[in-house]
Amino acid sequence: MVKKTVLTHPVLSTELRTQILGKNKRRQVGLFGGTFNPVHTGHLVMADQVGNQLGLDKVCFMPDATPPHVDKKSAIAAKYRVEMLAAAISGNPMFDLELCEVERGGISYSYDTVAYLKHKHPDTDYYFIIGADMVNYLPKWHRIDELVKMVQFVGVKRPGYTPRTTYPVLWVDAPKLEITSTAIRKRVANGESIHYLVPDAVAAYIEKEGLYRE
Ligand SMILES: Nc1ncnc2c1ncn2[C@@H]1O[C@H](COP(=O)(O)OP(=O)(O)OP(=O)(O)O)[C@@H](O)[C@H]1O
Ligand SMILES: O=C(O)c1ccc[n+]([C@@H]2O[C@H](COP(=O)([O-])O)[C@@H](O)[C@H]2O)c1
Repeated sequence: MVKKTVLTHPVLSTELRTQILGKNKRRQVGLFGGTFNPVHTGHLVMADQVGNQLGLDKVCFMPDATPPHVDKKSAIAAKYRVEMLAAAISGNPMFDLELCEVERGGISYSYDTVAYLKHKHPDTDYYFIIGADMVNYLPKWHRIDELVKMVQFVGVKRPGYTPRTTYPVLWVDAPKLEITSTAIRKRVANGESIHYLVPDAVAAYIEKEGLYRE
């Protein structure tokens, strides 16, 4: 007589197993906060390097409303900065926009933003991408001791800044590009070329809207 085997734990097909495991996998998302006045090639290269080297699902460029530094309050309206970002990231499927700070308005404290995003997306781990200048400034960030427990900070070296920190920063090696938004704005005001320092679509947008002429 053949004994009947009762399967108390049904065996999953490979396809189903992948589907279920895939669904349970936590999303790994890079948050790249900045004023982006305007976004430049330095930003795009560092975001791409971080995303690829850490194997992130997405890197979200997140323009701020009012940056927490006093000296950066004169940035152009968010509408322009967002439109330039949208033009710059189109074509890279890993890149996305996170607009919660410009929608919220007021001073864009990262603690508030990360608390909001973690509540909205409990299945996601966040990696907050910053340049070396910002790494050195971390002790002055709002509620930083709580924030470092909520995200993994990812640092990218930047010409002119020697990183010094006691906070747990994960360093990613990317080509060091001596490009700043300040220099882009100055070049436009002086009538100098910004070709290759920003994507073509961003240069065309700056020209069309007459931004940064003075
Ligand atoms: N060339 C660069 N290399 C590494 N990090 C950079 C570079 N440019 C900007 N960052 C980092 O990107 C983030 C957003 O930068 P932000 O939008 O303020 O650009 P910026 O070039 O520093 O602007 P500005 O010249 O107006 O101060 C910050 O964490 C900053 O440290
Ligand atoms: O939360 C803070 O206190 C804080 C202080 C300085 C900078 N940040 C964030 O760091 C990111 C880069 O800042 P910035 O001024 O270089 O564009 C941007 O998302 C800011 O909101 C945040």
